[in-house]
This record gives sequence, C-alpha cells and structure tokens, in this order.
Amino acid sequence: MSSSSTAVLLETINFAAEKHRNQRRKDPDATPYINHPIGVARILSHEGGITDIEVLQAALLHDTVEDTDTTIEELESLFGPTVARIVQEVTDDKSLPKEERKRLQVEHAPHRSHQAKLVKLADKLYNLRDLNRCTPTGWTAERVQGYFVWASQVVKGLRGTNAALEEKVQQLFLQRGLEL
Ligand SMILES: Nc1nc2c(ncn2[C@@H]2O[C@H](COP(=O)(O)OP(=O)(O)O)[C@@H](OP(=O)(O)OP(=O)(O)O)[C@H]2O)c(=O)[nH]1
Ligand SMILES: [Mn+2]
Repeated sequence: MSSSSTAVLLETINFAAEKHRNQRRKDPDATPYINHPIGVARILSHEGGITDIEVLQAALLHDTVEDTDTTIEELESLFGPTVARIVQEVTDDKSLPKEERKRLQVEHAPHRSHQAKLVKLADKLYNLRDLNRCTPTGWTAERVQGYFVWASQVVKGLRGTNAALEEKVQQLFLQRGLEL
C-alpha cells in the first residue's frame, strides 16, 4: 500500500468514527457501532482480497448517510464522486416503511454496481456472523431466522460478485437450512 492510500484510509476511518461516535450496536454489550464498518472493510480486504481503495472507503462509510447526519454531498466533497456513489447505492431510504425498504433491497441488489455489490455482500456477511455470535437485545430466535431468510434473498441478487465471500455466506445459510 502506498503511503498516500494509508493516509486516505486513516482519514476515512477517522471521519466514520466521529460520525458514529454516539452509536452502539444492538448486542447486549452495546459494542461501539464503528466496529461494524471497520469489520466490513476488513472482510473485503482480508477475506475478499479487495484492494480497490474506493470500495474499502465506501465500506468504512457505508452506514454514515443511513444512520447519521452525513450527506452524500459531504462525502462527495471529502472523498470524491465514486466513494459517494457507492455509499448512495447501499443506503436505504429511511423515510419508507421498514417492509418496503427490505423488499427494495431484494429487488435492487442485482442492479447495483460491482463495487456496491461487494460492500453489500460484506455487510451481510458481517451481520450474519454477528447474529451467530450473539442475539441483539429484544430479538427472538424467529426474528434472527427471519433476518437470515431475508439476507439470503438479497445475497441471491449479488451472485457472481466475489467467490470467496459468497462461499462463506453460503455456509452460514446452509447451517440455517437455507439454500442460495
Ligand atoms: N446482527 C446485528 N446487527 C446489528 C447489531 N446492531 C446493529 N445492527 C444493525 O441492524 C440492522 C439489521 O437490523 P434490522 O432490524 O433488520 O434493520 P433496521 O436496523 O433497519 O431496523 C443492520 O443494519 P445495516 O448494516 O444497515 O444492514 P441491513 O439492514 O441492510 O441488513 C445491522 O448493521 C447487532 O448487534 N447485530
Ligand atoms: Mn451495515
């Protein structure tokens, strides 16, 4: 990695950490939220073999617009149009009812760019592993299984994106009695 890409990644991770500073995961330990975007970027790099720095940046930033006061324009001016576009592609419209948002993720997944599909795939892999690690506060076993079923529908639309990551996520679905 060149020294400039190191600096770019540190700038990106610092921005995400500041934006998510007051947020926690839903697990009983209330893990700092930033662990999730860092973990998603790390899955892409370490397990998916991804070196495209804009994809790694988008992974670090992927929940900032959906879950904080960050705007796409802000990302565009700080990190450029490609990073901003990838984040936009993986951002749900929170003004829609939850069922509609979930349905749209399934419908839109196959039409996303390759870069956005990579971020989506790693996001799902992280969240499914996290559900196996511990149950979010207040979630029943049925809700956890429901997330696996829905995630398998989304991941179906991401086929052909990254063989290593798809194999790992498929293992998790098989353990739950689900087929891709
Ligand atoms: N497994 C797990 N998920 C947690 C935890 N804390 C927060 N989350 C987030 O919760 C979201 C999944 O929960 P849902 O009830 O389906 O969605 P919601 O947040 O929109 O209500 C994911 O959002 P997302 O990243 O935007 O992804 P997605 O909604 O596209 O799956 C995930 O990152 C946790 O402790 N475990
Ligand atoms: Mn996420």
